[in-house]
Amino acid sequence: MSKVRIYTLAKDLGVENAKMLELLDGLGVSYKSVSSTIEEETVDLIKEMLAEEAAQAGGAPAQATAAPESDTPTDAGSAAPAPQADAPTSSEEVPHRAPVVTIMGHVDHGKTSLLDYIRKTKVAAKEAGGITQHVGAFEAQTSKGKIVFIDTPGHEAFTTIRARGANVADIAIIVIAADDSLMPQTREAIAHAQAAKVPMLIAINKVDLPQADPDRVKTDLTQLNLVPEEYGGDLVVVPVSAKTGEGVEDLLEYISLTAELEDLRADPKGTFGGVIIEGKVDKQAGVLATVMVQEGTLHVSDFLVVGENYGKIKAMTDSNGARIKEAGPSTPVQVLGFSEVPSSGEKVQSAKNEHAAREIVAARASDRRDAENARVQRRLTLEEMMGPLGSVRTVNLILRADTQGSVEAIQGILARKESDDVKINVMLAGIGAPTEGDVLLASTAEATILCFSVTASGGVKKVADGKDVDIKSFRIIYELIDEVDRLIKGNVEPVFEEKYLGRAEVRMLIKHPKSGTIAGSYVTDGSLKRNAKAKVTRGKQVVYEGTIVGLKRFKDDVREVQTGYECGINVDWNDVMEGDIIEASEMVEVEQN
Ligand SMILES: Nc1nc2c(ncn2[C@@H]2O[C@H](COP(=O)(O)OP(=O)(O)OP(=O)(O)O)[C@@H](O)[C@H]2O)c(=O)[nH]1
Repeated sequence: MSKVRIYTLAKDLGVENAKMLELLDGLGVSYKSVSSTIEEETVDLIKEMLAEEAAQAGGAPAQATAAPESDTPTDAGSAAPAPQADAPTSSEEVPHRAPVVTIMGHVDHGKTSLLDYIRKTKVAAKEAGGITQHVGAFEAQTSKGKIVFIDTPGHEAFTTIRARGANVADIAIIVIAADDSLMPQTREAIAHAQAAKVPMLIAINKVDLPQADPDRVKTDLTQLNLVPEEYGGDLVVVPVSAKTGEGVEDLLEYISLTAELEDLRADPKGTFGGVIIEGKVDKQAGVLATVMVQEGTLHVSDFLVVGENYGKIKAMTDSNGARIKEAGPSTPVQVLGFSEVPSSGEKVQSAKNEHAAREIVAARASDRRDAENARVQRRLTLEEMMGPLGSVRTVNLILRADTQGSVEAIQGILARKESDDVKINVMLAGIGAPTEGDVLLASTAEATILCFSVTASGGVKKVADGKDVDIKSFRIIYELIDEVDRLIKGNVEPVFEEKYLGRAEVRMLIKHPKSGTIAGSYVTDGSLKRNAKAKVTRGKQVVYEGTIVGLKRFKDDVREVQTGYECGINVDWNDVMEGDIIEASEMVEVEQN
């Protein structure tokens, strides 16, 4: 019996992949991803279900109700969504947008070549006379619609953007050369994509080379707990050659499939929001900034605010260099009009007019000053330091060591330190000194960088200081592990236990005009302390629970009174009676292993 891939079937039947997965879920069929295969029997069942659904919806066959395949996802807005059996929710009415993809990987594995190949084959030729400029992103047209590529390859760009709190990429392509397999920067790139929770596709590049060994790459990936689909996992791995173009079409297809599953949507009619991809000064034109439109639509003459600067768009070009008047979601545009060069990753918003733009800038400047003052004065709360109470906490670490052996040894020990309350997340384990990229990753993920037998350069330390990131270096593994213990301890919710202190018998009552009733007592056991918890019992019954707010020996305030002494106790309760027993206790933190 022949098997069919889920996405092929979805395509043939003219339904969305997400819908197909929903149907499979309904049937209880297990799959890893849309590229998993299903049995012919299941295919028949799916067809029946779709036919039934279509009949209920008004008699039209399934194919007829689905959106035509040639519809580009970004065309949305021009046509009403295809009629479906179930009523569309408001989120379904927000149109789809094109995915924004970033390409990362080790040096020389072919990131630039792959981008160049895609640009050459998928970007419409420039109008004569124009010079294609580097703007940091470009749009590729594929049979499945538009895909936007960030064309500054490498995780530095990716993390710089993330470090400013923006997330511009929807999908990360990790390029791995088939003749070189996993290298330190490949691991870093994977860690960055994972930290950003961005879906990841693997492109095994240079498969045209005679020494290419894609199987080795796949096996090596499994050691990072990334299991390719053909090994039963859910990692999409596509063999490609940036030189011959082999597999590039498949890669684009997988990008579209992933985007479809991510259900990326943005409202072109909504409030504008975007992110700076890059900014530069052009000798002739002035300040140029590439803005990725994420929400809403940008128009020439709009006022934009970035950080504490604003500008009016004088001119706008698309990534192909053509002048445009407006740009919707997932469109990278080069904007002329800022007076200062914005930095990549900065968020952009629009303002109604110049006055409104100035007001936003003024409010931001004042917020920043307040925050700066507050930082000096304010102490962090327990919750701010340790995260919300009552949940499993994660200690994020970036590990740097001199050899692979040390990295593995340390990871082995750390794995045994995890408990039900604390998870240790080694975001990145690499050989060699920590890099600026590590610091950016640590700052966004609130991780500590631990180094074994390597130290950070002065430059990296400076960046770390500026971002409040701790880099700690050790020469002895167990000192590093002790540090991890300290981090874990700092992360464990403290457990308090009530500790009995002592008791006293109330022998006479003194009415004090200001303090109320004072219990003249005799300490019969242990000791009583000011501010301790107090429990008053009468016979066998507890009649009051509170705090010892005052403790006196004759006329003097004291902190503590021992067994065999008389004292005046104020429990801030006027109904205490002769013969009552006041028991004192305090809460102490219990040491945890
Ligand atoms: N045979 C073959 N060579 C390739 C392929 N892709 C890239 N190369 C070559 O590999 C080398 C590195 O490619 P780049 O595209 O510069 O690699 P990169 O990852 O962008 O490198 P950096 O920008 O330095 O990080 C170049 O000499 C390319 O010609 C491929 O698919 N096949």
